Amino acid sequence: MSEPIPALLLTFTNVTKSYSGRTVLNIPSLIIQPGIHYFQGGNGSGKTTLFRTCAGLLPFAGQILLDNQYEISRDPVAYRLRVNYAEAEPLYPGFLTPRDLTYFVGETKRAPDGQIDELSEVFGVDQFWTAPTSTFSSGMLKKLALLLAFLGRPRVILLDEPLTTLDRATAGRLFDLIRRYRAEQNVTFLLTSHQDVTLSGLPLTGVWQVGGGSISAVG
Ligand SMILES: Nc1ncnc2c1ncn2[C@@H]1O[C@H](COP(=O)(O)OP(=O)(O)OP(=O)(O)O)[C@@H](O)[C@H]1O
Repeated sequence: MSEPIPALLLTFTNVTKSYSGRTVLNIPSLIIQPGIHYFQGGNGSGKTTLFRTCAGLLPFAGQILLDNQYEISRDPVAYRLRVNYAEAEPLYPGFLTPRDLTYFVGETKRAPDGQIDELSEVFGVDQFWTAPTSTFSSGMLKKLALLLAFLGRPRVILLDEPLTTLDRATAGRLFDLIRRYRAEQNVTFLLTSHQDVTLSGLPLTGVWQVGGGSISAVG
């Protein structure tokens, strides 16, 4: 009996992204299947640009389609409800607290009952729940950004440098959570890291090299 063909998840067609006329990404065709994908590349190779484009935060040319159905510019709300993103270097208005941000994002992402309490404990954000983010260390900001990226019922979570500044215990809990959301909720993860994620024990579906504007499969 032949193997079932996995569902298409994200399809990029003729995607180009330029800053002031300088092309940083040029992706004629790329298909990301469900799973956990690791994007490698040197400084300035285009990983953050790829993730921000995929998250719908940057204008670009071409088409990115989710589940053969949702296109960023045609279905902005439906697409953004399903694609979550944690910035490499998160910054928030300094007067806001994790409680403010989490309830706001949780409402827009339609977080199920109990999810906010659970995630705030997993990431230890409950320990500085009502403190203004202006007082946070970079690791505390990172924990908050990761919490926000798991809210709702996403199909895809993009994590840009999730390990930077994260303490070792929280990194372990993050990997456990990734495994659980993958297994129980069929969430697909796209990760970047300058640390070697292949050593994390995560079951990687794909490893990709970003460089020279293009993206190629490794191995
Ligand atoms: N807002 C911007 N305006 C102009 N150029 C930009 C902008 N953001 C990024 N770039 C350029 O785009 C290229 C890719 O940057 P990007 O941040 O995507 O790389 P990266 O792979 O995430 O790098 P790093 O590993 O250092 O975080 C770089 O040459 C950078 O200078």
